[in-house]
Amino acid sequence: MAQALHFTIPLSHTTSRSVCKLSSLRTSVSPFLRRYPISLRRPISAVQSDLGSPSAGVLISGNGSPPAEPPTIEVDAVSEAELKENGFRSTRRTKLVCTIGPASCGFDQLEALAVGGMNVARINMCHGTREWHRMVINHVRRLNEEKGFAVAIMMDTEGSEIHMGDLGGAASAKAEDGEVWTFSVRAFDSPLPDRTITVNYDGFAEDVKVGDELLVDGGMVRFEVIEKIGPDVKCLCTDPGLLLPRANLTFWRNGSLVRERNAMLPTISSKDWLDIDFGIAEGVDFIAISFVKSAEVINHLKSYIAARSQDISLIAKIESVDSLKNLEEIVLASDGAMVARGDLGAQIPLEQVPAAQQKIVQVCRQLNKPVIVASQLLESMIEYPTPTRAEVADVSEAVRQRSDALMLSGESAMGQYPDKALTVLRGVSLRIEKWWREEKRHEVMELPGIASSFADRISEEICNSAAKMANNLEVDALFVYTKTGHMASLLSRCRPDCPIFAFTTSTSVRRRLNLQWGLIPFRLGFSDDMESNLNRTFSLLKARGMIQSGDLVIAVSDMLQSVQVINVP
Ligand SMILES: Nc1ncnc2c1ncn2[C@@H]1O[C@H](COP(=O)(O)OP(=O)(O)OP(=O)(O)O)[C@@H](O)[C@H]1O
Ligand SMILES: CC(=O)C(=O)O
Ligand SMILES: [K+]
Ligand SMILES: [Mg+2]
Repeated sequence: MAQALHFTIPLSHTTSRSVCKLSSLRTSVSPFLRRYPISLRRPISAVQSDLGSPSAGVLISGNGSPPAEPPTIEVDAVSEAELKENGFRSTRRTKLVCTIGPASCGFDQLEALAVGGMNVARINMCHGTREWHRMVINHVRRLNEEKGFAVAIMMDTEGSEIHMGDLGGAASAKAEDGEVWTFSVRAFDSPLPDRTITVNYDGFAEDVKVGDELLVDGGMVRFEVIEKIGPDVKCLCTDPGLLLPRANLTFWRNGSLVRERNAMLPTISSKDWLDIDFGIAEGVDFIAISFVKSAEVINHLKSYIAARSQDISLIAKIESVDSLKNLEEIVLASDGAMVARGDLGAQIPLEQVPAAQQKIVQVCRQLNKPVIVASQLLESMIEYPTPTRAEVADVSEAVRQRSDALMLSGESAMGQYPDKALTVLRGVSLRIEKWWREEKRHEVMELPGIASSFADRISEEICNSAAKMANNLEVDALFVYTKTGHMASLLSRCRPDCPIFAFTTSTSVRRRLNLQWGLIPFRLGFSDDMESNLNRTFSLLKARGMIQSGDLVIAVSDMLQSVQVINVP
């Protein structure tokens, strides 16, 4: 089988570069106001009429009145506005995940987050009822359909580590220094007796010993076990703080985490299985698995899901000692990973978390799996409208490590400033990405070959070469035509200087590509004829004002394995 590399270098190259430079001038102004492009506040039908010729077949889905012909290219409204406003180079590469909770579950609140750049909405099955989760999913769906967003949905399982009960319905409880609280495995009627916490793990009272240290939420609040009375464990508060419903509990003895018994808990509990069935039925895009210990559970779940849906990606949450030990096999088995620093920081000493983060991000990139850095990125913004300098530095570091995505937890779920927190993530991402690009500071990461077949090796080599050429030639964008999304992720893995336009025929692939660094996913029908695909794409994107004549593009595809360097006619 002949696998040709086509290099179609245009004659007009020199002249058109100056046009490219001109188009990149569009990028230089980016005032704060641009973050909320005005057009997004109008219905999409109004945006469309600005675009000129609907006769070019350029439509955004679901604008109220059904389109006369099927849409021929779909891109989310935020990427489109960003491209038009700022040009290619200044689009954001780092993706943003928001945990949805009481502070963000309303339709308008979700819309504000979508406008603010939320790529993925996360629902945490630790909290809320199934009806509540269904409502959030429906809101996101409706937003996508009616307003032209492409927000993907991630369901995060509860997992079966030890955690507190729901505080008898209270939003939080304050534990003060020197107070004695009762941790119990008994079932109580609500409201709970004063200073009483229920624990979900039946073996709890048996397993703890007097003198053990009990950490809530990885040390946000600390207790010392002072007495055991049957199912009740009396604990003295030694570090005061706020107790939140269902907060995780760990216990430490002589400076080490006690984990013999809870290591026997299944990764996927019976409730998790029900939640996973719910996620499959609701058609979520990602399922994040809490407290993964080995690849086995991921493989098991993969085959369970494969029999029911082709469209769900599995994200392994790295938040335990075992998951660090088996990191490579877990990442290899999964479709992506999350650095779940909240629980991770309760299971290993806090000062080891940054090195673990760096390692997880690196392994994921080498194995070509998207990676999310999560928890406490902007923790103070739960209460305050501005982040601390230290938080900004932490976000910058995750962006500098070139992780695929950053995640908000309490900041967007129950904080007072979900939109502002997202604005900070977006602003810091853009700034750091630009700075590192301009300064050419990105260290070259060695990317080992990962292909398992000869055809895959060709794809991989093509993507590595195309990304390198894109940097050397300073092209405006990489185009990739991909049915499964694989070639798009291979390009993303190279972290090229220019954005990657990923064209795919499938809505669900398009939504899932949303999690990957630097990809702007489009839905587009295409054929095996690259020449006609390119011409069609150029005219559709030009009609939408998303590219201009003279822009320089490198195109690759997974049907015809080729690299083409083309000026937009
Ligand atoms: N659906 C929800 N309903 C009510 N509160 C929520 C909801 N989702 C999140 N929260 C609140 O936001 C906080 C942070 O959310 P997040 O899901 O990241 O936390 P978490 O419980 O620490 O995560 P995990 O259990 O995955 O380790 C939670 O502790 C909880 O107080
Ligand atoms: C996100 C999560 O599960 C954690 O940080 O523990
Ligand atoms: K969870
Ligand atoms: Mg966790």
